[in-house]
This record gives sequence, C-alpha cells and structure tokens, in this order.
Amino acid sequence: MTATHLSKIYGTTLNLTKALQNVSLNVGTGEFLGIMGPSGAGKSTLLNILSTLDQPTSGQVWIGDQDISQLRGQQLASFRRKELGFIFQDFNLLEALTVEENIILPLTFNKTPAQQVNAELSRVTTVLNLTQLLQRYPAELSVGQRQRVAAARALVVKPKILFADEPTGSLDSYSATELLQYLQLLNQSSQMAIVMVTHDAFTASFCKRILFIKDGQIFSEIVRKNSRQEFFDRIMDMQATIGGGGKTNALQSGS
Ligand SMILES: Nc1ncnc2c1ncn2[C@@H]1O[C@H](COP(=O)(O)OP(=O)(O)OP(=O)(O)O)[C@@H](O)[C@H]1O
Repeated sequence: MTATHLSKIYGTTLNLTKALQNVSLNVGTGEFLGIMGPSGAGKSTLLNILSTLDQPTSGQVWIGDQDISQLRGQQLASFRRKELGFIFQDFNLLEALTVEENIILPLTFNKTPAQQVNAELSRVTTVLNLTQLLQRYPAELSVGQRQRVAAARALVVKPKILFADEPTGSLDSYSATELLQYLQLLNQSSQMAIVMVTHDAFTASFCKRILFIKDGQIFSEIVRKNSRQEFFDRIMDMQATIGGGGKTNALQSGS
C-alpha cells in the first residue's frame, strides 16, 4: 500500500482543522506498522483514510494496483470485504446475530462454501478462545469478549491488510498478549500486513515499525532491530520526546 501527500481538512472556512498535512507512507507486504502519537494528532484520521473508510481532502492511496479513490458503492464494498480486515474500537457487532453468525458474516457475503466456512470458523475461534461462546448474542458478552469476536470476524477472511484501532483497548493483559501474539503469527506466516493505531507501548512493541504522528504530520519513525524489550524501551523514549503519549502498560514478558 502506498499513500502520497495525504491531507485532511475538517470543518468550514471559519473553523478549519488540519487533521493531516502532506503525509506519505508505504506499507509493504507482511509489514506490521504501528501508528502512535498524542491525542488529536491525526492517527484515526490517517487509519480511516488508509482503510478506505474516509476520503482525504487531497492525496492518493493505492492498495496493490488499485487507486482506492476510484472505487465507489458496490465495488468499494466488495474490495473491502475481500481484501481488508478491520478491528475497530466500537466493534460493530450485529446484536441480532449470534457470535458464530457475526464471525462468519463476511464469508456469507462472499458466498464461501460451507466446508470452508466451518474450517475458517474453527481456526479463528480456537485461537481467540471463543469456541464456548458461539451461540451467545453480543449483549451477553463482556467487552473483552466482544473485542475478540470483532477480531475473529476480521481475520476469518484472511485479509491482505488488517487495520486495527486500539485492538487491545478493552482487553486484560493476558487476552491482549494472546491477541497480539496471534496477529504476529498471522503476520509472519501469511504475510498479512497490519496497520495498527495504539497509545500503548506494550501493544506497539509487537510491531516491526512505528510511525509517530504529531499535529497531522509524520514526526519520526522507529524500526525494531533487536528484542521486543529493547523496542519497547525505544517506544517509551519516543513517547516521552513527543509528549502526550497516554497510558501504557508495563512490558510483562520477554521477546
Ligand atoms: N469529524 C470531524 N470533524 C471535525 N474535526 C475532526 C473530526 N474528526 C477528527 N477531527 C479533528 O481532527 C484532529 C485529529 O483527530 P484524530 O481523531 O485523527 O486524532 P487521534 O490522533 O486519533 O486522537 P485520539 O488519540 O485522541 O483518538 C483532531 O483535532 C480532531 O478534533
């Protein structure tokens, strides 16, 4: 994925917010990119534009050989369903459907054969520890369980790129570590690229590279070279430099 000269301006002439200013970036196949920065820096705006959910005021986003600004309506919906996965904060689970029905919904839209649906369902629910909850409704789940269902639904289609906004925000540290280790495994084994916004240095330490955004612009970039602990320390240092980093968990386990 390549984004060039992205700008996003919200509001009217009297009350303009420049949420993004001239941001360009590349996300290679199999990348695990983190986006960090203070509150209001433009992280969610950038993620929404990269993930086709919002349009830039100017600039372009290419995913593979597709200029996504050229896609509309059904074409855009189909592209999203087949190529992209989303784990966002507000989960978007359908309350009238069971956990199982929510998870397999993208496969149903894609007319996937039943046998494959069962195999994919079993794959994601086993790793995300949801097998006991398949017949429940979202209202009967804890916040952390809802987040895991949303993750399962995103991963069931094996997307080429997974977009995640604070994917561990509602999870305890054990569940957060499990989800991150699973994302890391998928990223390494299937070459699924991940673009993840987070405030949390522990969560970010699973990435391979992190872009720090400040005032709508790229402030700096760090790349993991050695252990996760060493990367975590550098993330903490950069958060201190940039200011307004938000809450963070202590790093609990080794690399
Ligand atoms: N729909 C909107 N209309 C007007 N301004 C907006 C809108 N969405 C975001 N903004 C503004 O754009 C800027 C960037 O917002 P954005 O949500 O991208 O920041 P963020 O880095 O994700 O923040 P946080 O970490 O607090 O979620 C902020 O100043 C915000 O107030």
